[in-house]
Amino acid sequence: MTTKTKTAIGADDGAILECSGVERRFGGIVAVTGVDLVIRQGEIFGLVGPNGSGKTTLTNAITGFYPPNEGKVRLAGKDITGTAPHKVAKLGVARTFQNLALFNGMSVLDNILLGRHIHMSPGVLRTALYWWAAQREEIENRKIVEEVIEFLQLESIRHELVDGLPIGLKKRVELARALVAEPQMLILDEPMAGMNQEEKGYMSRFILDARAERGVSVLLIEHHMDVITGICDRMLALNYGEMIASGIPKEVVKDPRVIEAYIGGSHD
Ligand SMILES: Nc1ncnc2c1ncn2[C@@H]1O[C@H](COP(=O)(O)OP(=O)(O)OP(=O)(O)O)[C@@H](O)[C@H]1O
Repeated sequence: MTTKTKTAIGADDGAILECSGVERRFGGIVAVTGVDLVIRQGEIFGLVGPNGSGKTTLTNAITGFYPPNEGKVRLAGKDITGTAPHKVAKLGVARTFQNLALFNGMSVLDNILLGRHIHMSPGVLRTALYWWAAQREEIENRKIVEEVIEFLQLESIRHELVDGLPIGLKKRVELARALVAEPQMLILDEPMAGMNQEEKGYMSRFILDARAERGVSVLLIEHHMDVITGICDRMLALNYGEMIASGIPKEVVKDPRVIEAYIGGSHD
């Protein structure tokens, strides 16, 4: 397991994710245009903007769900523009979704185990021919899952169905599922939506610890500005699909264009 400390603003620590001139259109709608961003190794990078400003579209362009119509996306220097989502996942990008994407009817443990699927070999043939290799792989998968369960303090609910869990715990299970993939880059789409102040505090701590103890870099979409200023190194604000401000959170949140965009509210 790697350990990283907080990356200083302006340090030339190497980019993990770079977007240049990214544009994505849906018919006549320009959902995102002209987005340039660099996320450095070990950074927690905030992405904000009112509803409909293009935040999810940008993450979908990065992860290949909706490839960009223009521009480039690079992961650790490698051009991944238009790469299929499962390949982007294999290259080390994991994400959680704005609307929870857990499987009801399954336990916490099984939902988390699913996050390992990108590291699993096609099973049956391998099991038949190389049972020892399959067994070793299974032990390794379990070990990583157990580590993450302990890290996110999910031990006491591991066998519960996810269906009845409160939102705060569901979001934590989703984070666990993303972390067991052992990503380099973690994209979190509103991980604190619907949480109270205490739950937000816990989730913020887990994100900081994931960076410190598991070495991930984070792109964090969040509406709670106290969270953005509290844990992000740098941030970007979008409005109507365009960049309106970027830089150090305490400064960006005071930018009149950002305040105006939020007062202007939803564009849906
Ligand atoms: N699949 C799609 N088809 C058509 N239009 C889309 C699609 N996805 C997004 N859009 C449009 O693109 C624009 C940006 O939407 P997007 O969901 O990226 O914004 P957002 O900032 O993530 O909003 P929210 O905070 O509500 O999640 C909106 O006008 C939206 O209606």
